[in-house]
Formats: sequence, C-alpha cells, structure tokens
Amino acid sequence: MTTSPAPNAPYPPTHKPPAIEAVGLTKTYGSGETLVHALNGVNLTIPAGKFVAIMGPSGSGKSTLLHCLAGLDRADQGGVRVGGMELTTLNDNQLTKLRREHIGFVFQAFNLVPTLTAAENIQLPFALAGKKVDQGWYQNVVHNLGLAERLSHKPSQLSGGQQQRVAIARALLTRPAVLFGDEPTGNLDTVTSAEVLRLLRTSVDQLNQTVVMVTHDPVAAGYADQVVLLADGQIAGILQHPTIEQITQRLTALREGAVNHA
Ligand SMILES: Nc1ncnc2c1ncn2[C@@H]1O[C@H](COP(=O)(O)OP(=O)(O)OP(=O)(O)O)[C@@H](O)[C@H]1O
Repeated sequence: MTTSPAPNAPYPPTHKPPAIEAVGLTKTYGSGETLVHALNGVNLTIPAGKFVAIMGPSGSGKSTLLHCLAGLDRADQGGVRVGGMELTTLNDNQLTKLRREHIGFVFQAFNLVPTLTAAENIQLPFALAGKKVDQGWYQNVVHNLGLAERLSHKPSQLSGGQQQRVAIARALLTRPAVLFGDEPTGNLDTVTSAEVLRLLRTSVDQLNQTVVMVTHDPVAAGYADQVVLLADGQIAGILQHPTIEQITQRLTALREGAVNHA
C-alpha cells in the first residue's frame, strides 16, 4: 500500500528547490499600433541541475525571456526567483551584484580579453572583485573542460571552440546558480559546436550545473533534458528529453502557426 506524505512533510533529502521560478511574466514594447507583447504571462519552473533549451519562432520572445530570467532586463509584471533569490524587488545595484556573483553568461561572441591568457580570462571576475579563486574548483572546471594544456594561450592562439570553452570555464568558476547561454554555439561550425554542447552537458552531469540556453538549432537543443517552446510570448509546450526529429516537428508547426497568424 502507498501512503501520501503529510501535507507539511519536509521534502525528501534528494529534492532540490528549482533553479528558476518565473510567475506571470509580461513585457511589452511600444504602444498603440506598435505595441508588442514580447512576453504574455509566462509561468515557468526550471529544475536545478538540468540542461534546458528555449526555442521558438523568430520574435516569439526567447531573448526577452532569457534576459528577464537572468536579471539583464526587467519584466513589466510578474516575479522571477533564481536560486531562491527574488530578482524583481532588487534595485539596479543589487541586481548587478547578483548577476556578478550568482549568474553565469555565455554569449555567441566569446567576449574574452585579447591581451590576457586563457587562465587570466577564466579568473578575471575574481581578479576584478578582489576575491581568491578556489583552486580545487578551478582545477576541476579546467580539467572537465579540457583546458589544462591551453591555459597560457591568448585568445588569438585558440580555436573558436577553445575560446568558447574558456568563456564557459569563466562562467562556471563562480559556481553560478544558473549558466545562461544566448546562442552559445551560434558562431561555431558543426563539429566545434558539438564539442561545446558536450561540455555544457558535462557541466550539468559532472558539476551539477543548471544550464538554460536559447537556440535556433534543434541539434543543439537535442543535448538538453528539456525544451521550452515559446510562441507569441507564451509557453507553447515543454518537451522532456525530445529527439531532434520531435523538436524539428514542433518548431515547424509553431512557425507555420506564426505565419498563418501574421
Ligand atoms: N527593444 C525592443 N523594442 C521594441 N520591440 C522589441 C524590443 N526587443 C524585442 N522586441 C520585440 O519583442 C518581440 C520578442 O523579441 P525577442 O527578441 O525576445 O524574440 P526572439 O524569439 O528572441 O527572436 P529571434 O529568434 O528573432 O532572436 C519581437 O516582436 C521583437 O520585435
């Protein structure tokens, strides 16, 4: 016989609070005839220690959602909690501090400092904050991302994939509550892109990182545990461990829907 837990029973020891909880997010741009509902009541929970891809037709609100979740932009209405911290009530200085200390970013452009070595780039946020790097964690990250042999190289001496690995290592070094990627493989060829996606996967599987990535590429999204589909600023579906074919099918249907609505 199975019994239900008491209503206020503590979570089982394996339960982790979600990495992100967004409730009722709305964001509009413009007014009158040019009014656009970029986000139109988005409710989304992202579990900790998972790899999540955000997909949808062009203009569906992916970047707006990512920016609101990452504290880079503010929603007009609704709440966002990241790692248990409520973002919406923070002022600009508090938000900047939270982003610096608790949130990691990887963009399409690698954003490395050309005059610094890979090691210096990875440790730059700590140098700027005057904080000491946890050497054990640094070695762990560098080892897991396969960068040990490249640490004294400058960005110009590294391939695109290696530069993105340095950017990922830099983001992971602060042990962010969430690592956000905005088209992190958008500038990479297919082979290098696969290498970077495998490493993001490794950061989830080996380092217990939560990764949230916007991508247009069903192959990239195929590395994720969960694909969140957006259409017209709303959640249009969530796919758990989808195949590339399933992702492509759903995206095609959403794009056709978007064209029919236009
Ligand atoms: N700063 C802005 N001013 C006015 N409209 C904006 C602004 N930013 C975004 N929008 C509009 O909000 C909607 C959602 O934009 P968003 O960039 O989030 O979509 P997206 O899904 O990331 O698109 P894409 O895949 O083309 O990058 C679009 O209609 C866009 O034109």
